[in-house]
Amino acid sequence: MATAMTAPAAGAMVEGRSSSSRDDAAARLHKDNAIEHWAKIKSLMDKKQVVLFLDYDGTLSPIVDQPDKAFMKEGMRPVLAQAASVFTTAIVTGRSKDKVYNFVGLDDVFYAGSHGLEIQGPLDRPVKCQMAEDMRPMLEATTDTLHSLLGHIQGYEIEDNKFSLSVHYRQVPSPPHVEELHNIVHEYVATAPEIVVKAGKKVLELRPKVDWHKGSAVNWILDALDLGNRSDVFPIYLGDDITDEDAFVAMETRACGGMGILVKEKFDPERPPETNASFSLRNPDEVQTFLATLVSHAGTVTSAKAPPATAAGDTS
Ligand SMILES: O=P(O)(O)OC[C@H]1O[C@H](O[C@H]2O[C@H](CO)[C@@H](O)[C@H](O)[C@H]2O)[C@H](O)[C@@H](O)[C@@H]1O
Repeated sequence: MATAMTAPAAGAMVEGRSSSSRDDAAARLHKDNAIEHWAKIKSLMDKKQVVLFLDYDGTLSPIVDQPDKAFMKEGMRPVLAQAASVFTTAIVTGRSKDKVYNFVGLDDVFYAGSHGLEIQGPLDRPVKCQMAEDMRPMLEATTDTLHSLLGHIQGYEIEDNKFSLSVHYRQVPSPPHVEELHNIVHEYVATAPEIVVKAGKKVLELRPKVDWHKGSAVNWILDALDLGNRSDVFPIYLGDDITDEDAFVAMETRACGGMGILVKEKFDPERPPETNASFSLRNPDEVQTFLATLVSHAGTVTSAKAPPATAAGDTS
């Protein structure tokens, strides 16, 4: 195995950035807080039909060391349930759709799992989208290979998200091992034309090389509901991670308006110092407050949920 760096490792990036470039990066990431600038947001969505898109980890649930313990805090689910009762709501996540359903536990929302590669509508809008069905054997083989390559690294974890894989290193205690993990995974992906890798929060996200991402999933859901080209529809996407940037772009490039909100607590040296979001929130607690505020103003926007979809968006 060659030892050349194929990707910046976490430790190297922290060390390589001076405090002033850190300040620059933080400044570039700065966006107005969505609670403090509520009046502005209210005017943007005035009389429009809000459609809510929510990332899960770091947005609805706090980031924790163990991925299978990433529960929402008490209080988030009832607010989310209220939001879903007045706004068409979708969870868009790197987790598998079934896993995130187990965390969220609501039946009247859309679930877009594996970075949007698998979408399932709620019971009254039973649309489905499956972008990577035949990729499962390839991902299983990739998991086996990566385990054999990474086995000596203490604390790594490969999470099976059905149509994507998450190689976690939050619990790898040694920075040289983190760097080695980055190198091994990037070198492997360089030999696997059917896979792409993206960095997340102490995780490398591997997914099939399909021209599809969270932004595509958001657009697919809007189109499946016949809401894609309507000027009276205002989608809002809340997310904290690099993979959410594709969805922020989808909001920004929408001719009829839309808004991305970046959830970020503090400067993260592993994150690119740019975002396509328009506003920010500090953490899931603020997300909960924002959702509650949105619900309490539901009367001032056209809050009626979209009518059940016909078979139009059903690709199953
Ligand atoms: O798209 P998301 O819903 O944000 O999912 C992205 C990944 O989130 C999870 O990993 C992150 O959260 C974990 C729990 O807090 C944390 O331990 C990890 O370090 C984070 O990267 C999830 O485990 C992954 O499968 C998702 O792809």
